[in-house]
Amino acid sequence: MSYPSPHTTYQQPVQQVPGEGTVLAGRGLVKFYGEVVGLAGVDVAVRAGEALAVMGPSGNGKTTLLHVLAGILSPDQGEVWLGGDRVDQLNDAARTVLRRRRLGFVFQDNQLLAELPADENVALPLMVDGVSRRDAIGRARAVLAQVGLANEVNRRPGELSGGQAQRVAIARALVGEPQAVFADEPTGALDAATGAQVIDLLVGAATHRGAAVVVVTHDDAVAARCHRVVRIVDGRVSDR
Ligand SMILES: Nc1ncnc2c1ncn2[C@@H]1O[C@H](COP(=O)(O)OP(=O)(O)OP(=O)(O)O)[C@@H](O)[C@H]1O
Repeated sequence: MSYPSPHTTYQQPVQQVPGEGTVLAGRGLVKFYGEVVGLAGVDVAVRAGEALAVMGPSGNGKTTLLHVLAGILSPDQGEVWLGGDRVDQLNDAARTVLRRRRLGFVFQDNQLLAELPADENVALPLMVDGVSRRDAIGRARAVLAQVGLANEVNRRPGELSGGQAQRVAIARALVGEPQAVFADEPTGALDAATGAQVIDLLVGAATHRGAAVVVVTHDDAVAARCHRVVRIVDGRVSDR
């Protein structure tokens, strides 16, 4: 396949707020790592309450797309919209605040803090954002109950099963009422049955709240539990 060069200029779309119902959108996204192509011009839009699975061969740009949409990486070209806001035009500090206040993240290896009980792990992002400890713990316990962990709020990650720990991570991603939730291989460390439960919970709980969900996965069974699938091949959306 022929890769574009980092110096190729792509046609810039007219700046326009995405259509009604679209919470998260990327337009004309291009990202290079030096001379290596990460994304070669991707358009994607996710509606409120919609879960999008991102699939495709290894090393073809899935994680790069997730990181660009989530404001972790800046695109070299193109636009990222969250609600009516251009994420890619924010400076680093503003993007950090946006990620904390308006986005949620679930990773393959839950990334919980081992020394904290489940409720404090979930409450932490709220407390970092200035919510009082009492309120944050109350909200955390309410979300933990919604993911079926009402009886496990005092357990540390080491005292939880892999599926339970991932449910704590989902609660942590949802506690701030994010507009979009990003998950990179969220079931990669789980057996098939537990993975199916976890993805159903993630998609159900997030979309019930009206969040857009983006799930990077290699697993057809996981993708089948999302509303829509996009394949990324050679840094582009593919219909292959
Ligand atoms: N930090 C980086 N520095 C240099 N190259 C990178 C970096 N991150 C990704 N790449 C390259 O960009 C391309 C896309 O990588 P990306 O991680 O987005 O793929 P992926 O589809 O998520 O892969 P996988 O399924 O293996 O996780 C690959 O060629 C990869 O080697």
